[in-house]
Amino acid sequence: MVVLDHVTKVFRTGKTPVRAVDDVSLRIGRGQIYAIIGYSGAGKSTLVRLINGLESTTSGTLTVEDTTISGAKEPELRKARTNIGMIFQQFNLMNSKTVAGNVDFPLKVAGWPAARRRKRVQELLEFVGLGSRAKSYPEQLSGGQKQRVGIARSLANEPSLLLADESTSALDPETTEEVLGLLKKVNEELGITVVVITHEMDVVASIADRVAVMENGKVVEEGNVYDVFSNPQTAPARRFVSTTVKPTPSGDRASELIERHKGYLVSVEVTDHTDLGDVLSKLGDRKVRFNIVEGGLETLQGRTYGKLTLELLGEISAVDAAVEQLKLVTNVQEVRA
Ligand SMILES: Nc1ncnc2c1ncn2[C@@H]1O[C@H](COP(=O)(O)OP(=O)(O)OP(=O)(O)O)[C@@H](O)[C@H]1O
Repeated sequence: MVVLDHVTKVFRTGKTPVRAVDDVSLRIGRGQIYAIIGYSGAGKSTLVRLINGLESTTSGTLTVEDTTISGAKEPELRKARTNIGMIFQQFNLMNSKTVAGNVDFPLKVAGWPAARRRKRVQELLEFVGLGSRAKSYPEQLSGGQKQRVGIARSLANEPSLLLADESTSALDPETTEEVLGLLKKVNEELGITVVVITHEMDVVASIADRVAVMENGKVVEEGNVYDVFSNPQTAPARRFVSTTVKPTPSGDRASELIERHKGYLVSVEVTDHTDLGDVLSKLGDRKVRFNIVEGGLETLQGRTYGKLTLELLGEISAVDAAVEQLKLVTNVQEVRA
C-alpha cells in the first residue's frame, strides 16, 4: 500500500544540511492503522509530507498504491493526492464557510455535479455524527467537532489512505478518545488505511496495529504495537512506554524505595501470559512474604502489559528461591540504586 524504500530527505535551506528523514524503509499494509511516533523534530511531519508529495524525496523510492510518488511531476502528484486524505492538528477549516461548505470544497474542486455533491456532503456529515450541523460555522463548534468536519472533508474524494498529523494534539483526553474512535470507524467500516503521526504513546496504544518509532530522521524500531512496547529495544521506545507504564525503578527513585523498604526489591514484568498469581500465592509456603510497592498495567491491543515492584521478605535462601520461581514465569530485575 505505502512502501518507502531507503527514503531520505535532506533540507539544505540553512547553513548545515538537515537530514529530516534518513534512510527510512517502511511497508504500511492496506487496511492497517499505522502509527509513527517520535519526539519533536524526529522527522514525522516531513515523512507525511513526502508520502503525499508535498515534499520531494532527496533519494529512495516511495509508492502509494501503485503510484510512484518519488520523482513524480505535479500533475501526477495532484492525481495521487485525490487518493490521500489528510487531517491536521489545527483542523485547517475555512472559517468563512459553513460545515457543509468545508466538506463540499474538495468535491467542487474535483468537479462533482451539484446534486451529487449535496448528497455526498450530507452522507459524510452523518458518518462523522454531525448530520444536524451542516449550516453551522466552524467557530460555533467544539475542537472535537471541528476535527470531525476535518475527517469528513478528508473522506470526500473517497481516498484509500488517510494521514492524520497530530490530529488529536489540540484536544482534551475525552475528545481525543472520541476522535480516535472515529478514525477507527473510518478504518473498519470504510477499509481506509490510516497513518497516525503522534508524540503521544496513549494514541498509539489505543488505536494502532503497528508502530514505527522515529528519532533523528531514522526509524529506530518498527513492528506490532504490543511487541514493540512490551519489549522496547531502544531508548526512545523505552521513554514512550514509561509515559504510560511505570518502568523498573532506577537512580534516585530506586534509592528512595530501598531506603523505605527493608526487604529485597524486584521488578517483575506482567503480560497476559504471566502466571504471576500462581507463584505469588505459593510464596507463603516458602516462608516468604511480599508487598506490592509500586507499578502499573496498561492495555495494548487488548493485551496486558506492565511492571510491578515487589518487596520480598524472609530468610535470604528462601527469598533467593522465590526469585528463581518468579524467573520461571517472567522477567525479573533487581531494583538497584
Ligand atoms: N522546510 C524545512 N526546511 C529546513 N528544515 C526543515 C524543514 N522542515 C523540517 N525541517 C527540519 O527537519 C527536522 C524534522 O522536522 P519535522 O517537522 O519533520 O519533525 P517532527 O517530528 O514532525 O516534529 P514536530 O512534531 O515538532 O513537527 C527538524 O530538524 C526540522 O527543523
